[in-house]
Amino acid sequence: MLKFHRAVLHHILMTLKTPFAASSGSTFDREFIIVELQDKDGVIGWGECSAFSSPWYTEETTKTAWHMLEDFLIPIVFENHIEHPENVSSLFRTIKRNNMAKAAIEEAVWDVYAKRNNSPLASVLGGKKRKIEVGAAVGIQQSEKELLHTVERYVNEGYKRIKVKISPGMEDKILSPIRSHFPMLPLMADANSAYTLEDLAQLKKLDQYDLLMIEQPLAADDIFGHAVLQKELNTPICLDESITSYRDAKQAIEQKSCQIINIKVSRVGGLTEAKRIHDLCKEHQLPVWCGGMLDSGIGRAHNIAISTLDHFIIPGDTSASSRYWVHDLITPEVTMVDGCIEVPEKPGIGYEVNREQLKRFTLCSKVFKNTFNVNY
Ligand SMILES: O=C(O)CCC(=O)C1=CC=C[C@@H](O)[C@@H]1C(=O)O
Ligand SMILES: [Mg+2]
Repeated sequence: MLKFHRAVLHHILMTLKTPFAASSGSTFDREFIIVELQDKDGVIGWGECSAFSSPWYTEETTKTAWHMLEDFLIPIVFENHIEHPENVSSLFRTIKRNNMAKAAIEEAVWDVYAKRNNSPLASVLGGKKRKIEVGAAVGIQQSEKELLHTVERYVNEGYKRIKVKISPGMEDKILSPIRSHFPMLPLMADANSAYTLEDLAQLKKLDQYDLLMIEQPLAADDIFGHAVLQKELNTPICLDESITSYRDAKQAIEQKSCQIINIKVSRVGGLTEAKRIHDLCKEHQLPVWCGGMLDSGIGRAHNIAISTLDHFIIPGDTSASSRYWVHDLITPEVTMVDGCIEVPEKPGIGYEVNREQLKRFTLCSKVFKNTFNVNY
């Protein structure tokens, strides 16, 4: 039985090495909420809230997530005796959506649980892989030269596949030079919902680039539109923003809206739901991979753990810490060799949180003590 005694929310700000540009805007500085959760015996677990500063990717923001955590989610976790981390999401069922806030605290519960069992998080989730294959995501670049240079750098570093951001009207400018310079490169494009079915002719032209997939071409709530589009394209559609739950994944599979799903722990509300979606996709032989959220080391550690499940068969976006950060929050930092990240063997997330770095990045933090009838 898990009983939590104390929680700390850390509002942190980290500056990306280089800005990351997508069809809907650029990220320079990355705000996070880090959740630190302590049980009655002093075991500490960590989770990361991936919501951005503004609601461009999902409706959540750092501020809304803080409100959810402080006023609803922490009290629920304090109030209840939790038998297993798999039960946390059902405790949250009276709170609509707000998946990134939910995921942050659910991750911390999983970390405590794994540490109490003296096991790596990957193992308690059922993962068997000792290392995971990874790719790199490349934002929209200023020039063709910069684009090719960036792609070449990540290819040379060993990343197993490259994902590029595209936006309407820019497809050929971005994809054509990459294809001519790297004809065999496993390449995919992410549109972050920038297209509509009116752009069908433009989207059909993507087939010439032999992409592994086109990620989230249409609106997040358009599962039906993606089914219409998939019938017209040879390129497999991968859904990202559209999949916020097991039910969304089931619908997308039934409607044939996609051939691949990008599972992001934060977007689906936590590790338990991520695992359920993984299992469903495995049952339907629909490949999955683990997406990234420009994560700090804590989010990265959770992504590594979930990626050890056997049906994560496409290299994910979980790159090395140094891809985005001069200094990460964790020790050791995440490193990549020959396109692979070794899964840590220590209990829980398997990395130590570097308190000094955490303090350096902290804008403010708030401590919550459990005052709900605690008899221990
Ligand atoms: O963390 C990474 O390396 C992946 C970055 C990435 O592609 C994304 C992060 C966050 C929002 C989007 O821009 C995007 C995505 O849609 O997958
Ligand atoms: Mg995406």
